[in-house]
Amino acid sequence: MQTESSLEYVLINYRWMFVIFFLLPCTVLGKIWSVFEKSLWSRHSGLEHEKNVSNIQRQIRHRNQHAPDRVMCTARPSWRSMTIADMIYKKYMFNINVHLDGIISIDANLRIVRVEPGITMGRLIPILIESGWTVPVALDMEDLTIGGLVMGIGLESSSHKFGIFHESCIRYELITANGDLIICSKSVNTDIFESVPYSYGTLGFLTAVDIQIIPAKKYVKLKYRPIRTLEKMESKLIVETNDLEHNDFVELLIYNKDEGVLMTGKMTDGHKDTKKNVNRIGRFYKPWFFKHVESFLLTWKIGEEYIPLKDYYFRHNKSLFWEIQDIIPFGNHPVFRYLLGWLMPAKVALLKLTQTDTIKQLYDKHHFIDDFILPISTLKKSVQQFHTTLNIYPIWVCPAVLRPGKGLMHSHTTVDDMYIDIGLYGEPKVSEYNATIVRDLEIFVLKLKGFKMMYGGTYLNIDEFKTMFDHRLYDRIRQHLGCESNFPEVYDKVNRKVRI
Ligand SMILES: Cc1cc2nc3c(=O)[nH]c(=O)nc-3n(C[C@H](O)[C@H](O)[C@H](O)COP(=O)(O)OP(=O)(O)OC[C@H]3O[C@@H](n4cnc5c(N)ncnc54)[C@H](O)[C@@H]3O)c2cc1C
Ligand SMILES: NC(=O)C1=CN([C@@H]2O[C@H](COP(=O)(O)OP(=O)(O)OC[C@H]3O[C@@H](n4cnc5c(N)ncnc54)[C@H](OP(=O)(O)O)[C@@H]3O)[C@@H](O)[C@H]2O)C=CC1
Ligand SMILES: CC(C)=CCC[C@@H](C)[C@H]1CC[C@H]2C3=C(CC[C@]12C)[C@@]1(C)CC[C@H](O)C[C@@H]1CC3
Repeated sequence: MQTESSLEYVLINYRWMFVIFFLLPCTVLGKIWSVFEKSLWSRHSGLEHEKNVSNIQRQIRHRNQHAPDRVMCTARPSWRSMTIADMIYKKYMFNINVHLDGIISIDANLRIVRVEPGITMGRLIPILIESGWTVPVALDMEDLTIGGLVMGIGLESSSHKFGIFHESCIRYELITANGDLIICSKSVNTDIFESVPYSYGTLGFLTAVDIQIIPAKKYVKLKYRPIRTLEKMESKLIVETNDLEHNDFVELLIYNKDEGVLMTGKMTDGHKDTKKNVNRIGRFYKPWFFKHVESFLLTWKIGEEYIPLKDYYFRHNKSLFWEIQDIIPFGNHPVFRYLLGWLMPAKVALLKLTQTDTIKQLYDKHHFIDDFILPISTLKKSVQQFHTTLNIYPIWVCPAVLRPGKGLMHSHTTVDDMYIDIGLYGEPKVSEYNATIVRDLEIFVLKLKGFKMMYGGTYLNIDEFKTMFDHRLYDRIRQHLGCESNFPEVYDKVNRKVRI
């Protein structure tokens, strides 16, 4: 730390100044530019999409002629991706520009929206809601892309009902290693269709996705219930996730090893008295959502309110779950919210792009950002384990149903099984925290027949990784599509040697 330059010193010790006076204005300028850009080139036509697709095919054929020994990945730079890790494989793999981010069509009769993979949740959801529609699993961070969610994994508080994000996707358009465009769905190229999710771009490049849409309603009627003891949290969560009739959304925030707030929600258009009980949590001066939820714990009261649908979807976006408090510690103070809250949230990509090496190293050494997917019945056991090894709070718990199947990730039985995503983001408050502890946790999850989200990378070795994720169909499809010398394997993209 002695050798740091004065600029580095300021960037680290007063990062909030840099964020408030430089990054937030840049974020706002970026937003203004994207509105301007959209109005210039708003309507996306099928023809334009075809042009984009042939451009990718041209790049692949060029690579096949001139650099066949370099495996391919997308050219999306590491800093744009929703992960703290640097994907160093981008430096030596052959980069193909797949930046397609339009909405191709919205078909209200068939209830399908066809999009290009680069479109973000932050752009897609408002457009759908304006036309009266939404997607079954709407992710809560604006910058997540559809392509990244299909190829990686996406889950949300409606996943107990609709499953992982890709389960509402019914058709993919993919360009394979030799530059051919193929379509896969539940009725065409079914095995390829089943192998695409979680394949991290290692079977081909996605160029279009059809997503089922459902009617949007105005509000989410959200009920907050403070709960004491992990046993009760586990049992109540199980009861609420099974109640599909009343609960469109289920989420649990655990604030310490004994206390949490369970939230259950229902989409509704409300009634004549609803307006009195609407909380527009998306407004810039409103408190961070996790702090608002915590207030029900502090007062030990059951609460119920109506939240506008879009505000509910992006409830964790403003505070990047609770990550922003490390960067702007006073960001939830009313004075800050009323004066500068309208500038928030800072764009994750800009935070990542401008973090110095020292900040990155400090995050590596003193910070944990990861998600584990475990059987719901292991909530108590898992939280106890995370408490001993990490002691990070709040903990995000989001139930998600896993279906049986042949893809990389599926339930371990022949029926639907309920799992929970346990998200831990923050500074571990334990005396010893290092890579061995993280690896031990991954093994703990593996033993419980759980999974790990791979956006942060993994310390598992290849055999352990293959025990966690079923590679049988995936390997066959890779052979069938001629991927071997053209695309890396998933493990080559997610192990901690290439995702640092
Ligand atoms: C100024 C500052 C900024 C921080 N910013 C973030 C952040 O952006 N995101 C986040 O998750 N956590 C941040 N933290 C929390 C930080 O990660 C923990 O406080 C730190 O890991 C504590 O480790 P320690 O007790 O081993 O080091 P300490 O004994 O607290 O510090 C040892 C030396 O490291 C330096 N140092 C400690 N932490 C940091 C840091 N994060 N950046 C630069 N130098 C540091 C100190 O100046 C000191 O010279 C910040 C902390 C500080 C003090
Ligand atoms: N609530 C949630 O569920 C959350 C999920 N996440 C994680 O964030 C990630 C999504 O982030 P995002 O920044 O959108 O995506 P990324 O840029 O991180 O992409 C994720 C993976 O998808 C591949 N990919 C993306 N687009 C294409 C495409 N058109 N064709 C082929 N492969 C493609 C990428 O390949 P390549 O490596 O070649 O670029 C990469 O391996 C997911 O992995 C998800 O798990 C993060 C936060 C919240
Ligand atoms: C809900 C699920 C499944 C995951 C949420 C993960 C997020 C909390 C993280 C995903 C990318 C992360 C980054 C940061 C904070 C936590 C995430 C948003 C930073 C903004 C933290 C500050 C660093 O300097 C840059 C990071 C970029 C990625």
